[in-house]
Amino acid sequence: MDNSPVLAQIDGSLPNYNLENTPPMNSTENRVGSDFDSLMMLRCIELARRALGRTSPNPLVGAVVVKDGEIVGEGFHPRAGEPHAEVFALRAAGEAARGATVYVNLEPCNHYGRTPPCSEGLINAGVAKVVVGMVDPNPLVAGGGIARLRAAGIEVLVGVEEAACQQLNEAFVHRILYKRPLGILKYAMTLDGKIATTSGHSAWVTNQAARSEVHQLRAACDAVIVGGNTVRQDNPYLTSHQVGVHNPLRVVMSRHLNLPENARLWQTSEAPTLVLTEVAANPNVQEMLRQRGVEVVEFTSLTPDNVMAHLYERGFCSVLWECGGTLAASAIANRAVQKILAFIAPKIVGGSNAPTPVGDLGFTTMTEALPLENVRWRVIGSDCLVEGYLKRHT
Ligand SMILES: Nc1nc(O)c(N)c(N[C@@H]2O[C@H](COP(=O)(O)O)[C@@H](O)[C@H]2O)n1
Ligand SMILES: [Zn+2]
Repeated sequence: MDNSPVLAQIDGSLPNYNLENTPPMNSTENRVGSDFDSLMMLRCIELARRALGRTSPNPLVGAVVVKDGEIVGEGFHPRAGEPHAEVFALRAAGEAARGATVYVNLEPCNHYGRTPPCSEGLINAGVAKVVVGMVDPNPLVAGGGIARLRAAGIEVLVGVEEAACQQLNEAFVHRILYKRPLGILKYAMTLDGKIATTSGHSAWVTNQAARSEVHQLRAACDAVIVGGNTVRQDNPYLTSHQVGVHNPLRVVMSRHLNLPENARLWQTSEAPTLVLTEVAANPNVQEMLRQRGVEVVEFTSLTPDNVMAHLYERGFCSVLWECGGTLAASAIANRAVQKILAFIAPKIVGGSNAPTPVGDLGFTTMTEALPLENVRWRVIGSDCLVEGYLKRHT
């Protein structure tokens, strides 16, 4: 999915924008930088998105080198352990980087991690100016990269298209700040709030366009979680359904391992599957799963927060909860969910016992309802997507 409002499909060629002398926008929004700066930052985001779903625990980063108003080098960070975006862009620019302006959606790093500091690389390349989308919240960077560049006499502009840059790396930022992956609860319901009929039939609540959006969402996430009930009822694939596109780790939470012998999730050639259970649960099923290439991990206590802690340790930034209402309620109560994506189909299915997206939270008054903030909605085909963030509840 490419949300860039300005730039069309990437074809690998360098676009020829020569608007560098455009003055800064004089708007009431306190926009940072010129139209050209914005255009280049959106290009960085576009490049960064080429590695969608593949960079964790690292962020999505793209970089562009501009000389005399022309792009002379571009790059993006492909995965953790590989060079950073700035390095690829400087390599592509070669000698043209001397005296150039480098655009990057995240502050250049200033530490020796898996790779050497990009601040030093930019200084050694002789660049004149660096335009940064947002400060890196990683305590190993946190303004240090910007300070190092300025100390070397390089002009640094910070905050161009900052909202778009923050949005791109919201999961990375959440991971750094809270030492947990960002939890996203996604569900599809009818206009009367049902995720299936009374018999449990749910194929399909929404139309193809909304389902394709979910496939793209999976491609951007590190893991997708369901409970045993979803495996038994829906027998899902939980893949991105696109050849050559990233698939998340498919995670099943099941305390007692009363799972079917045959399920699409046990076919691991296309995407890996991890089953999380409690110590000593159903050894025969554990054996059956392992023989099929499914990883099984036993927890002393299988709670959503323990699961998120485990996925954090595995280096994950984003986890998609695609579970039924009971597990969704437990994940919300456990603060394992921060973001909600509710697909709403304009149809009525009725049924007083038909399942709903979120089970019992123990609330008895409407004043206890959990409000969402930064709420947005858009129409996707014939359905509607409402998204927002749960306020950090105590
Ligand atoms: N500015 C920038 N560009 C990139 O391409 C990046 N990957 C990062 N990442 C920052 O550096 C940390 C990872 O460092 P190593 O890959 O281990 O060397 C990551 O946590 C970010 O803070 N930054
Ligand atoms: Zn770096």
